[in-house]
Amino acid sequence: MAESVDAVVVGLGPGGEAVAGRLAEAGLSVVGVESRLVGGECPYYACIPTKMMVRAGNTLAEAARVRALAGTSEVGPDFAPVAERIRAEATTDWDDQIAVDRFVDKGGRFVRGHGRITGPRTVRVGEQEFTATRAIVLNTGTEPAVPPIPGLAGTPFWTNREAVAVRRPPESLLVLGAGAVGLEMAQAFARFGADVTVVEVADRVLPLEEPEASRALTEALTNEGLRLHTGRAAEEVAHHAGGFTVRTADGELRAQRLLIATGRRTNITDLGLDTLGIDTDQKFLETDERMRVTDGLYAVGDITGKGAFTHTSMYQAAIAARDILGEPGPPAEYHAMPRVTFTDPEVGGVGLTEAQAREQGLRVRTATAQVPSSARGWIHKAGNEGVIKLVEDTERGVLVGATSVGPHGGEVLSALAVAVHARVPTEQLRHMIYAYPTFHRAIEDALAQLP
Ligand SMILES: Cc1cc2nc3c(=O)[nH]c(=O)nc-3n(C[C@H](O)[C@H](O)[C@H](O)COP(=O)(O)OP(=O)(O)OC[C@H]3O[C@@H](n4cnc5c(N)ncnc54)[C@H](O)[C@@H]3O)c2cc1C
Ligand SMILES: NC(=O)c1ccc[n+]([C@@H]2O[C@H](COP(=O)([O-])OP(=O)(O)OC[C@H]3O[C@@H](n4cnc5c(N)ncnc54)[C@H](O)[C@@H]3O)[C@@H](O)[C@H]2O)c1
Repeated sequence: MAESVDAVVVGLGPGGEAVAGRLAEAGLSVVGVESRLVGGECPYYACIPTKMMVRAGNTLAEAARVRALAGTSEVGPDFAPVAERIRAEATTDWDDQIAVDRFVDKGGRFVRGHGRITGPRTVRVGEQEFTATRAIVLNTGTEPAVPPIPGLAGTPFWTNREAVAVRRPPESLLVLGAGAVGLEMAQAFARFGADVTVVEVADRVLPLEEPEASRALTEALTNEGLRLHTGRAAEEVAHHAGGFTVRTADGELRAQRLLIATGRRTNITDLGLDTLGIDTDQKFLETDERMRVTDGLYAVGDITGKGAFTHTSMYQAAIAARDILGEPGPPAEYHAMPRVTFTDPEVGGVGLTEAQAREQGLRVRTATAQVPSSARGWIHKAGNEGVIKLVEDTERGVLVGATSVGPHGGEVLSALAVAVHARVPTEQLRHMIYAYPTFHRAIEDALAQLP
């Protein structure tokens, strides 16, 4: 017989863990179900370990810039401290006991296993069945999407999950996919000495961001020695003693290791959603502005298709928890979704790109400012690549999107994110004071270009 509880949270990624913990702290009886590791992809395989790799690689690159600015430097890369940090500090050797205890200490009940919906308010995990009187919350996230390239299946390719666990960098690496996963890892491994080639099917790297961002990043990565093959599809993969061979229309590429970074597949097919009459062939679950899929069923995180980022998952978790607890608060809004690709230079974006704004039928004008020609960019010199781009809706006189590529581009983005989020009139932005000489002062340079 099913056991009655207030709420069941299936999948404890960043958002699921947050909702489950919040509901438990509020005194509800909450069952949190997780098949792998509490905390999800972000702390064990994604954001945190990759940013540790990026941080370490950036220190190497910065040390090498001493030569252009301050004398001589000799830097010997060693991946061992990174691998150790990922084990000891980020993932506790891929053990989630600390996270489980954190949830249980809040009053939650943890069940390890695969959760599956069996009816309007019931969830089964192995032999146990729970009736959720107030809410079922889904936060089941994604898996790496592996493309059906002939010869690939069954070879020892890496996805992000294997790549963050390596003890030493590969001698050479082929990366399929030049999105955030592919480029962050490509650059980090290259800085530790790997000979890196990236193959991207679209005609530019980071194809979802502004073309100006792709150009700046292409220049920076190419200058570092990465080979970027855009507009190329991998037609066949072969694995042999020396590594991998990938055939493209222009010839063969070889490397010791192959990283598949071609996007993600949402975990919604095996959740029993068909028992509720929900189509499980769709890629994402449709939610309302309170994160409800249907009465009593909520979804948060990557499965909602609103931006596959930890901050999206956490933002939605707070909204779902408020709704379940009957607390007031604003509905979900996505017009100012921020995102940062942690390459060097960092690529920050918020809201719409120019192309997206035009597709929506907005009357748009844009402006750009080059970071190297700003005062701070010029002073910074080595490693100063970057660009600011603004996308203005001319009818409303507000920014609907912006991009900030450059040193600390993700931090510079914050000013632009406030502008897009709060719909600050462009005229007001034009007349505020920008501290001299900061990187964010290039925003003022771009504003001056808006006719
Ligand atoms: C390499 C990489 C780097 C990234 N870097 C960043 C970054 O810097 N910043 C950023 O904001 N985002 C980053 N992301 C994205 C980020 O990891 C995700 O957006 C984030 O983890 C939020 O995902 P989620 O909440 O949907 O759930 P996930 O983190 O995907 O977790 C879902 C959990 O549900 C569990 N689960 C699935 N099905 C079931 C089931 N039926 N029963 C029980 N449990 C189940 C899974 O085991 C998993 O633990 C990165 C992603 C990758 C791959
Ligand atoms: N810093 C961050 O916030 C961060 C970092 C990593 C990942 N993420 C998120 O995780 C998600 C997954 O990232 P991702 O980079 O794997 O996915 P993505 O969808 O952003 O990029 C995948 C890239 O692979 C290309 N591609 C697809 N099939 C291909 C093929 N067969 N051959 C060559 N190229 C191919 C696509 O054109 C695309 O450019 C994204 O939504 C991203 O936002 C965020």
